[in-house]
Amino acid sequence: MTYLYARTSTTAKRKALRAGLASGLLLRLPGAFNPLTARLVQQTGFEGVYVSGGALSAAAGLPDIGLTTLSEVAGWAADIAASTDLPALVDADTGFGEPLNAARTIQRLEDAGLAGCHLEDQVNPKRCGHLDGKALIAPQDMVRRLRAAVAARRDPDFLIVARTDARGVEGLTGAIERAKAYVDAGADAIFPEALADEAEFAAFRAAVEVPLLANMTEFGKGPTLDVDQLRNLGYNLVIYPVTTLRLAMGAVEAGLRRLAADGTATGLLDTMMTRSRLYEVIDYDEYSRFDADIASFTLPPDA
Ligand SMILES: C[C@](O)(C(=O)O)[C@H](CC(=O)O)C(=O)O
Ligand SMILES: [Mg+2]
Repeated sequence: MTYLYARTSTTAKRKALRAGLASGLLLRLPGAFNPLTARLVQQTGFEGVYVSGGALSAAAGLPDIGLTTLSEVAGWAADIAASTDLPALVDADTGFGEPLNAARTIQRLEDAGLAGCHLEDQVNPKRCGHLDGKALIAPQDMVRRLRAAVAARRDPDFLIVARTDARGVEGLTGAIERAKAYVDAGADAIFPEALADEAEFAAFRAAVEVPLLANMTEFGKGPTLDVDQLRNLGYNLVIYPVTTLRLAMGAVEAGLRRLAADGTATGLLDTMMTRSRLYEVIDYDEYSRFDADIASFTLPPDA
């Protein structure tokens, strides 16, 4: 039975993520900005789900400048993680404050059912890693942030990824130096943000022993590399953080314009997820099997 969302325990999801990293294969994590999208990520065959701070804040109608709180992010991420059997990795921004806040962030995200998170070395308020004008905390302060996070972790399988935004601020060498210090502080993996070209991806791989995460966000700085290129470069995780939100919102905007113009949604039907497909994605059938009295339905023709 698969009713009531997903049936894989958080422990098993974290172990799957760890095993995936140990396998040396590239794990692909598209962003899911809500639980329904996470279910689609699973059903289309990916290895994990990414919960993007940029996408969550945009979905809330906000810029990605640290306005969302730990409680909000943990709550949204918990719903997303619970809706899928895949491990979910969440964007924990700067850890929501001082090292003590980062420690509490880790425990909240563990309790929320996440498989891991990333913490970055920007100051508060942070900004999207692909914008100019970023400011960083000192390397030793990020080391304190990470040490506090690692010490607070209760499940050793919860993955703590250190992100460095240093490339655009201090250059490649500075970013690599920081990454090494973050590994020494206990980071399980490194997320080098906004590298300029493929050679820089390779330089990071050569310099750092732990798993590496590649961010293939659209309309950003740096190259778009496909999975074969990332595999050849030796990367372990790739995120497509805002892809599903951009796809959905592009379709929503176009559809709304057409609805406004036409006065009917009839011309839009072939661009929509049908009622029957939607019910399949949320596994409505399983709920009906569980209790036919409350959850049975007959679809209208052509639904
Ligand atoms: C990965 C990221 O931190 C996110 O919040 O998803 C963003 C993505 C984006 O804004 O395109 C980032 O800072 O790269
Ligand atoms: Mg982010």
